[in-house]
Amino acid sequence: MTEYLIGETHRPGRIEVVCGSMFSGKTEELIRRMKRAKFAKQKVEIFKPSLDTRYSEEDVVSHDKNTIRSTPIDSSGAILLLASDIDVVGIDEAQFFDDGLVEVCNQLANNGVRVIVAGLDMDYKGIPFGPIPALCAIADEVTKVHAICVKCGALAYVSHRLIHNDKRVLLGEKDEYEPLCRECYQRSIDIEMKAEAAENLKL
Ligand SMILES: Nc1ncnc2c1ncn2[C@@H]1O[C@H](COP(=O)(O)OP(=O)(O)O)[C@@H](O)[C@H]1O
Ligand SMILES: Cc1cn([C@H]2C[C@H](O)[C@@H](COP(=O)(O)O)O2)c(=O)[nH]c1=O
Ligand SMILES: [Zn+2]
Repeated sequence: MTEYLIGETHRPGRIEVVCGSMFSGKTEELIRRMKRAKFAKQKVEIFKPSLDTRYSEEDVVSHDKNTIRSTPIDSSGAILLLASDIDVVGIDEAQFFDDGLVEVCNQLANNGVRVIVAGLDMDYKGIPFGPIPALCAIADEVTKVHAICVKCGALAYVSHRLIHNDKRVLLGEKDEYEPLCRECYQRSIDIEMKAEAAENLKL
């Protein structure tokens, strides 16, 4: 991994993306990298979308309850205003931000800031989520992390939604989502579609 080669200090600006399904360890990896930067006496600031109130209004909190202080913001433009004089900018739940986040990260990196972005690569339908695909394209380093498929123990690739709701943005945890591998996801979707078809025939 690059961090072992170049150390924590005197880096040029760069964009690192940590992406994957829910429960894959994105937030823990973001917290780990931010804490290491703090040990290296870097000035750090973490941002999250203010709509993400799942565990805490203010903090970034992982599923295992590791936490780090953050600044909730409504739009990506606020990052440029709030991150002047910062060495390392962390952004969690980046899939919920507007597409302007891509240019914001580019500008920060061009100005010498290390930007670490964590977010869902895909929504519950398996469709690339918000600004994450574009961020992967312009990133200096992309780390894809994986949860364990709760049905078969293989590496999960997507977050399967367990409740009937078509909204793209729906905050949730284990009651609402489960990480599944490709095979188990296809099987689950198949079963759901057949059940829906049978339900429609009854009506
Ligand atoms: N099916 C699973 N596969 C892997 N980790 C899981 C699973 N279910 C719960 N976890 C827990 O979730 C933690 C990762 O949490 P977190 O970093 O918040 O993930 P993410 O931000 O990607 O949703 C793991 O360290 C593990 O303890
Ligand atoms: C798949 C999917 C997820 N969400 C929500 C559910 C959670 O509140 C967050 C993801 O959090 P995590 O740190 O990655 O576990 O996103 C959503 O709104 N829409 C979806 O399709
Ligand atoms: Zn599986």
